[in-house]
Amino acid sequence: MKKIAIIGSGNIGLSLAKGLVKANYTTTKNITLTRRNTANLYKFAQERYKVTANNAEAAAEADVIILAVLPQQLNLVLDEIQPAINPAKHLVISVISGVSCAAVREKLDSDVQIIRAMPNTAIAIGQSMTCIASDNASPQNMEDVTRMFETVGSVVKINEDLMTSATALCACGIAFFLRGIRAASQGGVEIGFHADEALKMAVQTAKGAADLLLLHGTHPESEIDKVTSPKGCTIAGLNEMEHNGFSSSLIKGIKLSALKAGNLYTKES
Ligand SMILES: NC(=O)C1=CN([C@@H]2O[C@H](COP(=O)(O)OP(=O)(O)OC[C@H]3O[C@@H](n4cnc5c(N)ncnc54)[C@H](OP(=O)(O)O)[C@@H]3O)[C@@H](O)[C@H]2O)C=CC1
Ligand SMILES: O=C(O)[C@@H]1CCC=N1
Repeated sequence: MKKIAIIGSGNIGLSLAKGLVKANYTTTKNITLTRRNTANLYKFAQERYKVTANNAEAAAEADVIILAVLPQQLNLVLDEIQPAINPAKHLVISVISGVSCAAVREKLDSDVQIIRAMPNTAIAIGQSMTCIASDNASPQNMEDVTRMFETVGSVVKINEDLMTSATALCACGIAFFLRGIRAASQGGVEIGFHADEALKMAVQTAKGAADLLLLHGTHPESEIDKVTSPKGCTIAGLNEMEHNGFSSSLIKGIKLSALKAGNLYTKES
């Protein structure tokens, strides 16, 4: 089994680690988790993950190095691991938004193979939508990484220039849909349900909507047509939402997130 080092074990790094272990892709003993404040990884050390603040050592011992720090934390980390990088041994996977494969390679001063991956936090439960891209990885490494991420959700290979768009639609998208569910549950409370039951009802309804599309392979509007009875209450509610900018606000938010995702990193930071 390949040794994996997750450099920057925060929200997405830990979600990825948990997902891979839960899917039996690997075991905790094969994963090294790094962060500066390792006390926060105590629970993971107890589960026999390797835990360290030493990025260079973690990278040197790994076959696959997963970069999962914030864009503004990246340059420091690349400086630290640069001497340990061996292009013949290592594959680097970066989940960092807005940083190209070429920029990472330039900083590492190496022709190591780099694959960018954009998962979302549902990776912890095997339900991620992960987009992957590379400008220099071998077909074999692309296949291996596709297979790895397929154990924890769905994978789409895209061109690297669409990575920031994937960030907005899929990685940020989790938050957008969660906010939608929260709003629905708040509406449910206004019309008579207790908060806990309103939330449960909103969550299951959202899941049903997503599963209808996944299982039927249909367009949302064709499923909506089945709900909107003529002169009925659904079309009344739906049109009121549209008059208030429902679709428009989602589209505008996604566009702004994509723009921001492309501007998170500077070479000099
Ligand atoms: N959150 C998400 O849903 C997604 C995030 N991403 C991308 O993943 C990256 C991480 O995001 P997210 O997990 O949300 O951020 P977090 O802040 O939760 O995680 C970053 C982690 O990096 C650690 N870290 C910072 N500096 C260093 C260092 N020098 N060496 C080792 N570890 C370090 C931090 O811990 P400490 O301070 O203790 O060092 C922290 O745990 C970002 O680039 C983001 O764009 C991509 C897809 C989805
Ligand atoms: O908010 C962010 O910048 C990161 C990238 C995608 C999800 N979280």
